[in-house]
Amino acid sequence: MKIGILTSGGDCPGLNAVIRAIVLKGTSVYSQQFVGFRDGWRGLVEGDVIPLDRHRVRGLAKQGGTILGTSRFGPYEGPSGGPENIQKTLDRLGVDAVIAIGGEGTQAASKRLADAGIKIIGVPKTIDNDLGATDYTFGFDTAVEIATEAIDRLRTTGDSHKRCMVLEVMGRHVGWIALHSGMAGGAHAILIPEQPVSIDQIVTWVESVRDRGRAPLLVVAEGFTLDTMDEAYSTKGLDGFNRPRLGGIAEILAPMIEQRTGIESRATVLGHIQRGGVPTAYDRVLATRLGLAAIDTVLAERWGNMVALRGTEVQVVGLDEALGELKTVPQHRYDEAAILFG
Ligand SMILES: Nc1ncnc2c1ncn2[C@@H]1O[C@H](COP(=O)(O)OP(=O)(O)OP(=O)(O)O)[C@@H](O)[C@H]1O
Ligand SMILES: O=P(O)(O)OC[C@H]1O[C@](O)(CO)[C@@H](O)[C@@H]1O
Ligand SMILES: [Mg+2]
Repeated sequence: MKIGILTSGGDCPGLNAVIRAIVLKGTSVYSQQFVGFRDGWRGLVEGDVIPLDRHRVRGLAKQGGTILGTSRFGPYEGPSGGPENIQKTLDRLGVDAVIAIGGEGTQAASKRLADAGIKIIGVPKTIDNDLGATDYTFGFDTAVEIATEAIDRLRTTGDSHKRCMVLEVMGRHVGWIALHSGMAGGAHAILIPEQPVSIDQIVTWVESVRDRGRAPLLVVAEGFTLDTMDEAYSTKGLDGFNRPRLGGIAEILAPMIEQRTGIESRATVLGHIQRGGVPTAYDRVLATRLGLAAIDTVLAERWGNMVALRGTEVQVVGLDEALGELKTVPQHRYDEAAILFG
């Protein structure tokens, strides 16, 4: 068999470790051939491939980003898009099956293609950790480590100046990165998309911290909304899939806090630093295990499925199960963290 691999959606640390594991096991155990599609679905639609062999994936477990490139191009886009054209392209390239590594958007596309007869299986990834049917996605642990280090650093400068520091982390629809980094770094409030709160509540938390002589430190996910806002803050246009580019809510909150409390307040937007660089050991291991399971799943011809982490085991789940609903922060996890706010 010749198997094509693609990475789609936002990049995340661990993508290369998946590619390496697929190719190493696929060549040494199963004697299969591999190509990589460049830039996500675009490479599949346009038949833009690079050869992948054992030599090409050497040393990749620790390398951030994706050697294949990624994009938010869709498989139904352009004159060569759609399952019929894609099947023709696969036939022309002699590619028998596709492994799509991506988040919920990528897997939604995989499901549509699988339902239309394309031989495809999914590998979940996203720093947001918002994909259902898998307990964790690789990239998340790395993002949390980076955000936690940022909190630790903001805390010493904030304490020195007695300022209120507001750190913005990623998280379009869910607040997992904010919740975990905020808990790890001892933030005085964690603001997430699942839990809109009022500016009065934020001010109460900030003042209570100040009143006991501490410098307040808040973590906010980019998708957080105040209870007065209808949608997440966005002033930076649209992404490649026509969704608003988020980012900047911390820069709205900091002056509001300063104006209401009189405490000098500063915003830091962490941005893509959370997605760059080497994956943590946890993410390298998870990504490698998912890659190993992905090639087994291809050889078993279990099309339309996704490999997933359940507890400590890697299992195979239906893409429909994975796409049922976004994995949001449950109420009890927020309540548990909120006991320590203020
Ligand atoms: N329902 C769908 N049908 C067809 N194509 C889709 C669908 N949903 C998403 N896509 C395509 O797949 C691409 C990748 O999806 P998306 O941008 O949501 O990223 P993702 O895979 O969820 O990763 P991440 O959230 O980590 O960035 C989209 O940009 C879009 O082109
Ligand atoms: O890098 P881009 O394409 O602007 O995407 C940013 C988005 O990607 C993610 O990192 C993952 O979906 C989100 O948290 C964020 O909103
Ligand atoms: Mg997504």
